[in-house]
Amino acid sequence: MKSVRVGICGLGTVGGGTFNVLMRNADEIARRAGRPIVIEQVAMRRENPDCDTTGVKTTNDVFEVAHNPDVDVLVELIGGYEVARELVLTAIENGKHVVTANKALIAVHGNEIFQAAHEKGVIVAFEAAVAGGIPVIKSLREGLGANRIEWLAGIINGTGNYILTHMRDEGRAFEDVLAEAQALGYAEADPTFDVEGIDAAHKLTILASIAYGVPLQFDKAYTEGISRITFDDVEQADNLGYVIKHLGISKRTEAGFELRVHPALVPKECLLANVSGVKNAIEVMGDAVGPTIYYGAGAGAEPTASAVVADLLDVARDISTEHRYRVPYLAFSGIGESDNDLPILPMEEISTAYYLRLLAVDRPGVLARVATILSEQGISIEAIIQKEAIEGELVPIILLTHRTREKHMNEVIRQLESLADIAGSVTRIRVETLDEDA
Ligand SMILES: NC(=O)C1=CN([C@@H]2O[C@H](COP(=O)(O)OP(=O)(O)OC[C@H]3O[C@@H](n4cnc5c(N)ncnc54)[C@H](O)[C@@H]3O)[C@@H](O)[C@H]2O)C=CC1
Ligand SMILES: N[C@@H](CC=O)C(=O)O
Ligand code: NA
Repeated sequence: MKSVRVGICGLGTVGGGTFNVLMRNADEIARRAGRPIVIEQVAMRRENPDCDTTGVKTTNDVFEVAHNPDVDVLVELIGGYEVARELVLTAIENGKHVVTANKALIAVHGNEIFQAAHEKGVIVAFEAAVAGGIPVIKSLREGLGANRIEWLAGIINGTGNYILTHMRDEGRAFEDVLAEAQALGYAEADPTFDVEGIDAAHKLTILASIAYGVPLQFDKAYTEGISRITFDDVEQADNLGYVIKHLGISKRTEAGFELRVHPALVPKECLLANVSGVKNAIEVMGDAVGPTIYYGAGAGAEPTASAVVADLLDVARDISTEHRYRVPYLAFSGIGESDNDLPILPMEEISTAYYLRLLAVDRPGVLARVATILSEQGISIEAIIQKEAIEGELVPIILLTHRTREKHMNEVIRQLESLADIAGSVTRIRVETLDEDA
């Protein structure tokens, strides 16, 4: 049986992991694929000390791989938007299949890439792009194919979860834990993508398209990171019975789809509250199957390589299947079309409960004024904690509200921040009781 010849572009964390897994498990992989999967060429800027490339054809020009007639599948692991886009489109133009771990590329340029691949009849596989080694794309696209997906929610950035876990468990500083996640190879080249929620929004965009059969719409995702979470918020959440997690949430409603990434208070007994460190987990609600959950390593060299190589196995098996009989790139057939033309909802229209932390001047009547502002917007309070005042200092007030529309909460915060009794800005963290919503 003819081998499948692979060209790896980028020999960093994921490229190095992919190289090593393909080499180490070559026999096992060949038996599973029904044919050998061999590394034909590697494009890299520098050697990876974890990889022995002796005897492998190398180049420092990734486009050489895209033009190499002996390469059947180009594996894009350089990251970033523009060069990766050009590289992938060149490979497709040359009739090569593509495997990528690049969620930024798929979320932003995916519609164009899938259209080009469709015209050429080639495969573009991207399991590693969402939640690293967890086979969530395959599960959602194929395993849950019978279902109308109602919602999905998850921890889909390993670096962010690693930071929140170590801040909470060890009281360590944000910057210190971030540096550790970078050293472990978890973070993006620009770690603001991790801590400001951009990476999670890329992944959520991809998941939502596969779940609902809508085009990729990264520009409509609401994105908020974890960089403003303080240790005090972590402690207060704990006192109230919650854990702060950075979530990606997408729900189907009658008016449209929610697509939002932000920190959230999650009840301690929820499965997602117990996902620690670099682990990711995604909960998916299907109308037939009910809730399902997918859990595992969301980042790191070999966990991510596991997904890249699984995609290569699919390519090896599907290469001889006629294009129209393959599983569609985003699960639904009809590239760039959707029979579900509901919009992505603006954030003002979403509905959830809230945690608020305000710093108040210790004066009589402050709490009453705060409560009036909330009640005027039709928002009821579930819990209130006022810490003891220390003479001359501001008093932190913590509030948990019942569910309301984001636009009403925006108005509350605007009014609270304009009160003379309230200092600085109000901290708002959304509260998500996912299992209850099910
Ligand atoms: N690190 C992780 O745990 C995960 C990363 N990813 C994605 O995988 C991709 C790669 O990420 P990492 O391996 O972490 O990054 P990395 O920075 O460790 O590796 C990228 C490698 O590509 C090389 N490179 C970049 N441009 C190049 C060019 N024009 N020519 C030749 N080599 C070039 C760099 O020198 C570097 O060695 C990204 O899209 C990332 O978002 C996805 C899942 C997990
Ligand atoms: N930087 C990402 C890598 C995997 O996608 C993360 O931390 O999750
Ligand atoms: Na995955």
